[in-house]
Amino acid sequence: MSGFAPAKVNLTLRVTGSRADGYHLLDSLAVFAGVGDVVRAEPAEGLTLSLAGPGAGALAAEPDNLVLRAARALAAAAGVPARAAISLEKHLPVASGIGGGSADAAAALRVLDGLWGTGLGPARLRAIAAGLGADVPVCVESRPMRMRGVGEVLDAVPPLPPFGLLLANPRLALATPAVFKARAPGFSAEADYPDRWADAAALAEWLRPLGNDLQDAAIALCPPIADVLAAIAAQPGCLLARMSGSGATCFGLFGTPAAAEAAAAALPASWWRWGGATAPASP
Ligand SMILES: C[C@@](CO)(OP(=O)(O)O)[C@H](O)COP(=O)(O)OP(=O)(O)OC[C@H]1O[C@@H](n2ccc(N)nc2=O)[C@H](O)[C@@H]1O
Ligand SMILES: Nc1ncnc2c1ncn2[C@@H]1O[C@H](COP(=O)(O)OP(=O)(O)O)[C@@H](O)[C@H]1O
Repeated sequence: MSGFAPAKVNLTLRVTGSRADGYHLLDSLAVFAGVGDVVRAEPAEGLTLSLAGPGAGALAAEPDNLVLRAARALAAAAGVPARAAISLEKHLPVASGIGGGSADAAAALRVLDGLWGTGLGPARLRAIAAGLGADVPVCVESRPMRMRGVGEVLDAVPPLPPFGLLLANPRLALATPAVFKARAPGFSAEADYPDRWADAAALAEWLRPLGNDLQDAAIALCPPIADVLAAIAAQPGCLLARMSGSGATCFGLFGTPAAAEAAAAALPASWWRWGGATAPASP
């Protein structure tokens, strides 16, 4: 069995408060890109994980891969032995604000729920996901959603117009806690959602003032992000250039997937870059 683990893109990210445990309350519109990792699982006696793909090297030293943590958490919740030979084909840059590890964990939950016949369904999978990381519940859904709370409060959003997405990362990892720590003090109000957006340009205009409250802090820690944003904004047809999550990956919003793909090809080849459409809904 296999599952696609698409990149999560925070089109806007507002920090609206903080909790006593140090976590922050967010208001974010998350969408999923047509690029991602692939998680496969087969029956086996024990629990193993093999890594492949261009990003495998970056994860080789990871002592506790989120895929294995997800497998153990699902087995414990369902009361079954954790038995599977799992493979992870890694394409997304690690620690880059597009939730690659979270997407892998979510895909592992979906795939193993099928392989083990545990049939826990979306609500219980989401609860297990919340214990694995703030971004994992939205990745279980892998469709456009508004994230609130620390990420576990999910709401459907009005239908999005068609658009193209470009992703670019200067191949510099950025740790999420460091970016939250470097943020200037203060909180933003929650966003007001319209009933619909007429087209991609209207979506970009709505997103523009909402911003990403982590972007300035991330640029302070990792100045090349500013160059990535400028290069994306300079591409023909770019409607909005912004950082996703805690960075360093930035995205560009375009009218069509073809325009985003052409723009990605024009960016420096030394960067990780991708352009195309949003992810198809997961089964
Ligand atoms: C910022 C976001 C926005 O979608 O994306 P990424 O940059 O990770 O892609 C997420 O909230 C990240 O989610 P995730 O990466 O799963 O976070 P976790 O592992 O739960 O937490 C890592 C650390 O980030 C900080 N954190 C995370 C989420 C949150 N709502 N408030 C926080 O302050 C905390 O310092 C926490 O210890
Ligand atoms: N399968 C995985 N893919 C990526 N990172 C993983 C994975 N498993 C564990 N990690 C750890 O999680 C951290 C955050 O990774 P990632 O989800 O890629 O970050 P972000 O949410 O900022 O995009 C990494 O630095 C790595 O140590």
